[in-house]
This record gives sequence, structure tokens and C-alpha cells, in this order.
Amino acid sequence: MKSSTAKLPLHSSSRLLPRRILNRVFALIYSAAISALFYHHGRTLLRTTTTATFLSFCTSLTMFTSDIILAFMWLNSQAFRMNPVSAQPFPENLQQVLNRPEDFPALDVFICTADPSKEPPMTVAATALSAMAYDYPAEKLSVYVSDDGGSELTLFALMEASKFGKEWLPFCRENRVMERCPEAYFGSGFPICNYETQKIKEMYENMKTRVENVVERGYIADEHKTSVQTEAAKAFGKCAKDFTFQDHPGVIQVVAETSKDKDCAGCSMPNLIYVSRQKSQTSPHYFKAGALNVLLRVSAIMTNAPIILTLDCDMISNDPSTPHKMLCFFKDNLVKPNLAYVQFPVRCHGLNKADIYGSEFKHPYHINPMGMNGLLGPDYFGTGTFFNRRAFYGGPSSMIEPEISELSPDYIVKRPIIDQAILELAHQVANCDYENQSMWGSKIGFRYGSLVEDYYTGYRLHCEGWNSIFCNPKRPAFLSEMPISLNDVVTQTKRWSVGLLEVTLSKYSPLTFGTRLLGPLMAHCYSYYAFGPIWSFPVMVYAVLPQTTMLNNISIFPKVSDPWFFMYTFLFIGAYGQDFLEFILSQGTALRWWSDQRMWLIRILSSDLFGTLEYISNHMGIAARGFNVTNKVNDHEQRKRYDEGKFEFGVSSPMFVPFSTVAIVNLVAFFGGFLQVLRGRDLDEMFGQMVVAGFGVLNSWPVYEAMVLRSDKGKMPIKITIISLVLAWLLFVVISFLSRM
Ligand SMILES: O=c1ccn([C@@H]2O[C@H](COP(=O)(O)OP(=O)(O)O[C@H]3O[C@H](CO)[C@@H](O)[C@H](O)[C@H]3O)[C@@H](O)[C@H]2O)c(=O)[nH]1
Ligand SMILES: [Mn+2]
Repeated sequence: MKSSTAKLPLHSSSRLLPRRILNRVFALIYSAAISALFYHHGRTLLRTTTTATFLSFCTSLTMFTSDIILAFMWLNSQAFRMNPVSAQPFPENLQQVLNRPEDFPALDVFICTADPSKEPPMTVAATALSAMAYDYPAEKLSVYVSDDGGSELTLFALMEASKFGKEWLPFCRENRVMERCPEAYFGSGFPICNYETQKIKEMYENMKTRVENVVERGYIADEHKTSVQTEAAKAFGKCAKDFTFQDHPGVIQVVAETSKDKDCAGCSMPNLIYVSRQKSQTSPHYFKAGALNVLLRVSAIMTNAPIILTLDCDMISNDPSTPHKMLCFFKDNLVKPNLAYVQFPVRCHGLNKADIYGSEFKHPYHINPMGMNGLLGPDYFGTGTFFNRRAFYGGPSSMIEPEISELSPDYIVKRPIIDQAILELAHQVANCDYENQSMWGSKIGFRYGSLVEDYYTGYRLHCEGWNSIFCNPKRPAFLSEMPISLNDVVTQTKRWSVGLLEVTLSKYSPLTFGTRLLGPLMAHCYSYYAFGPIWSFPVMVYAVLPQTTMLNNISIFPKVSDPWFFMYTFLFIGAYGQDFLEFILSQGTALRWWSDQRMWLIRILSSDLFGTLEYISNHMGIAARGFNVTNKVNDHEQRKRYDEGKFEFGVSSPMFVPFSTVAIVNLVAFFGGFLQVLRGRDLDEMFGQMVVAGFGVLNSWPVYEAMVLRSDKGKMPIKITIISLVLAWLLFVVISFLSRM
């Protein structure tokens, strides 16, 4: 007999109907305007071929090409808008299917770190601790930390964290703490009044000091004051000779083991395993994707949980009930039988009020995934994702068996993780030549071939017939950090541009391969990202051409009195207006929207441009591909400037040159145009160009400020200012020369 509660749903998927209808109607109207634009372009081109000067003809042709690219990207972006769906879990109803701890599926958490100098071991440890503290049966939970930096400091931090965890985990359970990352809990600012909290805070501070001292010194081996130091040193000691981060044997160390380690309340601790895969300069290691594949195998040997959570080392858990929320989707196999992963959004802490670098990434991390939810599901973000382990072994109906049966997702592990045979096999599958001539990275596991292994892996899984769900609960499931200096920001997205181009220009391009396997809408969603770097052409054109030609008496846009002017206005305001509305509707503020659109322009003029150059030089073999790990350490003064909302330039990065040049061009054009009007030139014909230049000036404000008004360390380096001035001057000279031809 079914109980009445058995009918309670585990989650809801609501179609955002009003938005869907409005989006579709607007898309129709907007596409009519785009058609009109091309009709207008056609006429202008015909006219300029016969009558006008060489430069006007080139200008019209360039504007036409730019608008084709813009229209193509607009078309791609519409796929996100056709069927947005928001999914909410109901963990309170989960008891109907799961009520005893034994019913819960095992969960393996993967945390990646790569460089202790950019990713503080304490951050890694805090992330691990926050995952170990999940409200989940401890015997079913294992946390694996992959350390591509091969650093004893990271291992030491984990050992300390695990020791502290024996107090922290029961404390969290008893006090129903929500912030299970101690740093977040003690840093949240509320007064600590009771003795118990005070005591645990002290323990935490002491532990942190111990770790930070060792990290500052850079090694642990010399004096083994504590047992933890001795143990960490021992794990590395056996292979310390010639140990470098690029060349070393595999180190796998069980830091906590559930059947042996108990917390101070006598309950089991979850497993905590440190894994530093073998590295050799002669074998490719495939960056993060390679690290994740090693974790897939090592965890298969040790625990083989059917569900896997992947996390970046700075992605702390902010809600202990997240695994329950994820299970609401995995336990309901009616809605999406081929569910490969549940993606939670990336949300950041520590952003300043205006979020000057737009690192909320509202579109890729919040708005677009809702759009994909109504199709096959969101792309994979690389972090905050719960996977069905089976998804890494071929399509839903075409399972691929791995080389050894112990790696199969159905294999049941019968021995404890500290068993000698288990440890030996685990080391074996973490060897750097293990994958030679295998299907790892091509058909099994995380996929190789792109620096955005996350996007690429999700894409290939969708192509194999899997689907995914985007789940965005009110309380953020995870909190992550974003870089706070502009150079780090644009370096991060430059890597993304390179990685995306690697997909776009491969035989798996979303536009061809994707359309065949996913259908047009999903393929357009993936194309929107894959073709992202080509924004740099039209944006570059709009950023300099209308401005430089205006000062040479070439008009590009229709006169204000011309009815065609209205069409341009509509296209501009329509696109920005829709973007603004979407941003606000997903809990955004107007201030942050402004930063977001400004950073969109800055990123295109730095990351996308330089990413394209880097892709080309990688391809021609001039430079080696590399995964430049984002810096997660920042000094106090930098943080202060960031909190005040100031852009951090500081270093002489060539990536600052294009947008600095553009800033100068726009300023000169705007004031030059203004002077021309004062001298009696007709404003009517140059109004459009003045608006574009004015928009450029408004967006460039932080650049001007950094060039002339600031004197702090984050100001624009004088070298960049001079190069940009010269380049801007050259641009005007060239255009004015061409205009006389
Ligand atoms: O050889 C490597 C390089 C990186 N990482 C780890 O990968 C994660 C992400 O690296 P990060 O430098 O923070 O890059 P982000 O650009 O911030 O990361 C985003 O973009 C990456 C793809 O470029 C994805 O892998 C990430 O999940 C996604 O959050 C970090 O935990 C690193 O430790 C490794 O384990 N091995
Ligand atoms: Mn990161």
C-alpha cells in the first residue's frame, strides 16, 4: 500500500511562462529589425561602391561584417531565451525514499588544487572541512583532495584540518551551524558569547596559525615538533629526493578513515584522502581534467561512490543540506532518466558593492543555465557539480567497460581503504603512464583537448545522450572567490577564450557536430560560448571606427531626422534593455549591471583578443599550452583598494593596451566632435557616432581615473599609458591618411 505522502514531489520544475512568451515575441520583433538593418546595409554598400571614397566603402564593408557577427551571436543567445525553467528541490520530502543512513548512496567529493603559492593550503583545508561537515552519513562520505602542486604543505594543512574536524564536526551538528567552513563561521561577525564557541574558535585560530607558520616557512621537514608534522613529512619523506612538482612519484595518503577515526563525540569521521598523482616531464598531464581522471580512478578503487561532487579548492560549502537537495533530482528518475549531473551556481563572497569586475558572472552562471534547463540542461561549470559516476563511462545505453574491473562504476569495494592491496592499486592508477593508449580523456572520464575541460566535458556528455539539471536554491549551496586584480581577472578569462576556441575549431564544433547530436537549440547555446572570442571583431570595430571616421567627416549612421535612425536606436536599446531586465530579474542591481556590461567590453578587448592570439601561437607551435592557475592570494592593500571599488591595474600587462587605447580614442573623438559642432558642423549627421563615442567615454571612466587621477599602487602604469597614447595617435593618423585617398 502506498502511503499518502509518497505522492509528495521531490522537486518542482516551473517553466517561466510569461518570460518565455515575452522573449519569443521580442525575438520576432528584433529579428525583423535585424532584417531591416541588413537591407539598409545593402543599400549603403551599393551606394558607396559607386560614388563614395575608398575609405567610406571600406568603412561600410567593415560595419556590415561586424553586424553580421553581432547578428550571429544574437541568434545564438536566443536559444537561452526560448524556454527558461527554474528547478527547486524539496529535501523535506526526501524521507519517503530515504530514511535510514544505509539508504543513502555513497558520495565522493573531489577537490582540486595545483599550486600552494597561489592557492593557500589553508583555503584548501577549509574547503575540505566544509565538505566533510555535510549533514550526511559519515560512513558514506569521502573527500579526495588532488594536489597537482605535490606540496607537503597542503598535506600538512589537511592533516591539521582533519584533527580539528574531530571537534568541529560534532560542534556543527549540535549547534546546527550553517556555515561549515570555520573561516566563514567565525568571520561572519556575530558576537561569540558562550564558552564552547569561544573554545572552539581558539582551537581553530591555533590550528590556522600552525598551518600558516609552516606555509610561510615553506617546508615542514626540519623539526618535527608535532606528530602531524612528523606524519606529513614521512609521507613525503619516502620520495623527497629530486621531488619537484613536475616530476615526482604518486603520493596517496589516507588522512582520515571512517572505520578507524572517530570524532570527539564518538561518531565516525568521513574519509579524507590526499592524492598527488605521479608526474613526469615526459608525460602529458592534461591539467585539471587529468587530475580529475586520476581522482575518478583512485576513488573507484577505494570507495567507488555512485555520486561524485567536483569542487575547486576555493569553493566552500555554505549549506550542509546540499547533498539532500541534489538527491531530490537523482532519486526521481522519472523526470530525467539520463541525468548525468546536477549543477549548482557559482556564487561569490567578498565582492565589492558594484562588483567592478563583474565576477558574479550572472549570464553564464545564473541566467543562461536556466535557459538550458528547459532543453537538455546546463553546461558544466567545473565546480559545484554532483555527477552520476556512470556518466563517465559512455552514453546512457552504451556503457564502456574500463580496462580493469575495479574501475567499473558497478564494482563493489569489499576492502577498507587502508588495505595494502587497495593502496597499491590506487598508486598504480595514479601513475602518469597509466592512461597511455587508453580511452581516458577521449571516451571515458573528463575529456581532454580544451583548457575549459568543464565546458567541454559537459558538452560531450550531452552529445552522448546525457542530460543535466541546474538547481539554484535561495541559500547559496557554495561560495567561491574571484580574483580582485584586473590582471588576474583578464588572465582567467583569457584561458577560457583559448579553451573555447579549442572546442570551436575542433571536429567537435558545436555548430556542426553539436547541431547533429543535440539539435539546434542546445547547439546554439554551446555555440554562444564557443564563438564568444569572435565578439572581439565587432567590438573592436565599434570601439574605434565610428569615432575615428567621425573626425574625418565620414558619417556611418543615418541622420537623426532619417527614419532609419530609429531602427539603430531600437537595436541598441532593445539589446541593452533586455540584458538589463534579465540581470535585475535574477537579483541583480543596476550598479552591478553597469559593471557587468563594462567588464564584458573590457574582457572582449583583452581576454578574447589575447586569447585568440595565444590560441594561434599554440597552434603554430610557438608557445606551449598552459593552464595558468588563478591567483587566490591577495595582499592587504590590494584588498582595501578593491573594497573601495577601485580598479587594480598596477602591473604593466600588455592586455591593458587595447582598452586603454580605445579609451583615449573615444575621449579624443568625443571632444573633437564636440568642438566641430561648436564650429558649426551639422550635429544631425554625426549624432549616432557622438553617442557611440560618448558611451565609450562613460565606460572608460575607470581607465582615465587610473591614468591621471590616481597615485596609489593600483594606478595605470605609465608605460601602458604612453603606448596607448601612441597607438591612439597612429590610428587617427592612418584613418585621416586613408580619408584623403
Ligand atoms: O593543472 C591544474 C590546473 C588547475 N587545477 C585546479 O583547477 C581549479 C580551477 O582553477 P582556477 O585557476 O581557479 O581557474 P578558474 O578559471 O577560476 O576556474 C574555472 O575555470 C576552469 C576551466 O578553465 C574550471 O576548471 C574551473 O572549475 C572553473 O571554476 C583549481 O582548483 C585548481 O587547483 C588543477 O587541479 N590542476
Ligand atoms: Mn577559480
